[in-house]
Amino acid sequence: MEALDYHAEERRKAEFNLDEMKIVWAGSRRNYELSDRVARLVASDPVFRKDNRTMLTRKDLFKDTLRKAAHAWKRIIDLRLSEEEANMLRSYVDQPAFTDLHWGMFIPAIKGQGTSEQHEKWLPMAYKMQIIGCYAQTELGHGSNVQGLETTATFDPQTDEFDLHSPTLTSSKWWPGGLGKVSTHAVVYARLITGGQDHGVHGFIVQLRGLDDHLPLPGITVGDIGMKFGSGAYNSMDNGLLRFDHVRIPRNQMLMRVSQVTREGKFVQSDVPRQLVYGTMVYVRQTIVSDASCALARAVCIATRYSAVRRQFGSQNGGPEIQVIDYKTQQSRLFPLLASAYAFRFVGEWLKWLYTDVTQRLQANDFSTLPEAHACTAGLKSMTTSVTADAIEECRKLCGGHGYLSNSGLPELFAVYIPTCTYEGDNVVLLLQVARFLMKTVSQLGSGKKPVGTTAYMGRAEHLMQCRCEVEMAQDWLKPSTILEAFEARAVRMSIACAKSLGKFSNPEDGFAELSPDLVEVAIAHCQLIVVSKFLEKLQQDIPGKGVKRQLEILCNVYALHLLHKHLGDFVATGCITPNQGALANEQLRLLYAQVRPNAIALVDAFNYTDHYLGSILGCYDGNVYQKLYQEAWKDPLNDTVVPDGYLEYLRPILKQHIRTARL
Ligand SMILES: CCCCCCCCCC/C=C\C/C=C/C(=O)SCCNC(=O)CCNC(=O)[C@H](O)C(C)(C)COP(=O)(O)OP(=O)(O)OC[C@H]1O[C@@H](n2cnc3c(N)ncnc32)[C@H](O)[C@@H]1OP(=O)(O)O
Ligand SMILES: Cc1cc2nc3c(=O)[nH]c(=O)nc-3n(C[C@H](O)[C@H](O)[C@H](O)COP(=O)(O)OP(=O)(O)OC[C@H]3O[C@@H](n4cnc5c(N)ncnc54)[C@H](O)[C@@H]3O)c2cc1C
Repeated sequence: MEALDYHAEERRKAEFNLDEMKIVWAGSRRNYELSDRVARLVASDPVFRKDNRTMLTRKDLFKDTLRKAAHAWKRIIDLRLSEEEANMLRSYVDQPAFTDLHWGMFIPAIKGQGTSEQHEKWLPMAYKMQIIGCYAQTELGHGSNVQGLETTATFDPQTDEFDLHSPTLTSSKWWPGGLGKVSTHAVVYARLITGGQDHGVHGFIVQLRGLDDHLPLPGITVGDIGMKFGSGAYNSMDNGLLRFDHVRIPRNQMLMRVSQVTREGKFVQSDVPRQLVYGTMVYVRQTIVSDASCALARAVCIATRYSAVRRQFGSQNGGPEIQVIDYKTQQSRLFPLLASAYAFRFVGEWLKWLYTDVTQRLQANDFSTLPEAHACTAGLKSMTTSVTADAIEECRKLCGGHGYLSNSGLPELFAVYIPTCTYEGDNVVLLLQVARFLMKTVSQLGSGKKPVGTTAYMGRAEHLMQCRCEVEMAQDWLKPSTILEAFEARAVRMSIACAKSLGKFSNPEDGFAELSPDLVEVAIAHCQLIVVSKFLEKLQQDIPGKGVKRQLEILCNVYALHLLHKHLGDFVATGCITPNQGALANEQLRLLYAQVRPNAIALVDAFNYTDHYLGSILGCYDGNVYQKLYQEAWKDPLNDTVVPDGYLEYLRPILKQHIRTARL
C-alpha cells in the first residue's frame, strides 16, 4: 500500500531535480550519502528517541543525555565510524551534551595550542575518551573580556609546578559546558605569573576529578550552575562552576605552542601571535555558521510544510480554503528565510575552506591571513546566529497557534538555539571586532597596501564611492553584477563615512565607543556583502541537475533583494540607489516569490531531514498534521486520568462553595 502523503501534489509541482539539489545542499554526493546513512541510523534507534524529553525532570533529562552519549559512543566503536561520521551521529542525536565540548573544544584547544609532546601525551587518551574534557575560560565576572580573567597560574620554580588559584568570587569559572558533572579534565584559561610578572591569559590542562571515583581532586570545587531557559532544551548540558584553592599542576601542562615557561621560570614568547590562544574560538565560530544553516533550515522546513497543509479563509462554492502558503504576506515572511538557509549553507562551506586554508598557513608560520579569518568567523557567526534565532521565532508565528505547541518542535529549537547569539562571543562584541578590522582597512587605503580577500572591494573605493546604479526596470535587479555593486557600494560608503566621523575625535578609542552603534551597522553591511557574494560565486560553479541552478539563482536573488528591501534606508541614504530603484527591487522580489512558491516543498525536502531529526508534528514529511496532533494530545500525562490530580483538594472545594454559601 502506498504511504499517505498530504504533500504529494506539492511535490509534483517542483520544477527541479530533487536528488541533485540534495547533493548541492550536502556539499557533495559523498557527504549526502554519509549523512543520509547516519541520520537514518540515529532515527531508527529507540535509545535516541527524543519526543518525550521536554517532560523529563532535570535529573532524568541529564541521565538520559548520559545514556544517549554512552550509546552513541558504543555505536561509533562497534560500527568503526570515522571521526566525520561520529560527528554527524552526535549532531543527529540532537541533544546538547558534554561530548560537544570534549570533541568540539577540549581536543581542538590541545591540538591548536599544544606542542607535539603535549599532543602525544593527551590526545590518544582524549580520542579514546579515557579522559573527558571541557573548555573553561569564562568566569562569573568576565566572559567577553578575556584579558580581564582573574584566575591565576603562578609558576613555582622550586617544584616546577603551576599553582592554580581563584582569588575572588568573580574569578570562579562559570558556564563551561560538560564541567558541572562530567569532565575529568579541562583546558583552563588563567593569567600566567612568573617571577611576580603577569604575562596575560594562557591555557592549562588541569585534571578535575579522579579517574576511579569521579570525585573532585583536592583544592577543586566544582558543580552545575543551574537550570537554563526553556524546558528540555539546553538543560541536558551540565554547564558548570569551578574554583581552585592553590591546585598544583606540573609545568608541562601549560599549553606551550604560543609561549613557553622554562624550567627556570623564564617566560618565552615565540614568534607565533598571542591571538592564537583564541584559536579554538575561531574554529568553533566557523562551525557555528554551518550549524546556523542547519537550524534555520529546520525551522523553515517545519513552517513551509505546515503552511502548505494549513488552510484559512477563501472557500468558494464549498471548495477548500486557501493554503496559507499562498498568502503573499506568508511568502514574504517565509521565502527570505528559506533563501537565507541556502545562503548560510554556502557561506558556511566557504568559511570552512577559509579556515582550512588559514590553519595550513599557520602550520607553515604564515600568519598573514589570521586577521581576516578572525573578522570573517566573528562577523559571520554573529550575523548568521542573530538571523537564525529571530527566524526560528518567526517560523513559530508562521505556524499560528500550533507553532506554540511543544510538539511543533519550534519552542525547543528556539530555546536550544538562542544562546548561540551569546556563546563563543556575544554577537555585538564580535561585530565590533569586525568594525575594528574594517576601520583599520580603510585607514590603510591611501598607504598603497592593497586590501585583499573579503575586503578587496575596498580597493575599488574610488569607483564605488561615486558609481550609480543603472536599474531602470524591475528585471534589471536580476543581474548579478548590479546586485554585487549595490552591496559593495553600500558597505564601502558606510565604512568610509564612519571612518570620517571617527577622525573627528582626538582620542580614537573615545570615537570608537561613541560611534559603536553605527560601527555595528557597518559590520553587518560588510557581512551581508560576504554572504551575497559567496552565493553569487556558488552560482558560477557547474551545478548539474534539471532546474537546480535556476532555483538557486531565484533563491540568491530573493536573499539579496530582501536584504536590500529591509535595509533600504542604508542603500538610499548612502546614494547607492534611488528610492525608485528600491521600489523596483521590491517589485522584482514579489515576482520572485511567485517563482519560489511551486518549488517550496521540494526546496525544504532537499534538506533531507528525517522526521526524527525535525522532531515536529507540523513538519513531518507526510504532512498528516491534524491526525498526529490529535493522537499526540492524548499522550500528555495530564490525560492519564480523566479527572486531574488535585481535583479533590483544590477544585472541588471551589466548585462546591456555592452549596456551602447557600447553606449559610
Ligand atoms: C564538527 C565538530 C563540531 C564541533 C562543534 C563544537 C561546538 C560546541 C558548541 C558548544 C556550545 C557552546 C560552547 C561555548 C563555548 C564558549 O562560549 S567558550 C568562551 C567564548 N568566549 C568568547 O568568545 C569571548 C569573546 N571575547 C574575545 O574573543 C576577546 O576577548 C575579544 C576579541 C572580544 C577582545 O580580545 P582582546 O585580546 O582584548 O583583543 P583586542 O584588544 O580587541 O584585539 C587585539 C588584537 O587581536 C585580534 N584578535 C582578537 N581576537 C582574535 C582571534 N580570535 N583571532 C585572531 N585575532 C584576534 C584583534 O583583531 C586585534 O587585532 P589588531 O590587529 O591588533 O587590531
Ligand atoms: C549556553 C552557554 C554555554 C556556554 N559555554 C561555555 C563554555 O563551554 N566555556 C566557556 O568558557 N564559556 C562558555 N559560555 C560563556 C560565554 O562564552 C559567554 O557568556 C559569552 O562569551 C558572553 O560573555 P558575557 O557573559 O561576559 O557577556 P557580557 O560581556 O557581560 O555581555 C553583557 C552585555 O554587554 C554587552 N557588551 C559587553 N562588552 C561590550 C563592549 N565592549 N561593547 C559593547 N557592548 C558590550 C554585550 O553586548 C551584552 O549585551 C557559555 C555561555 C552560554 C550561555
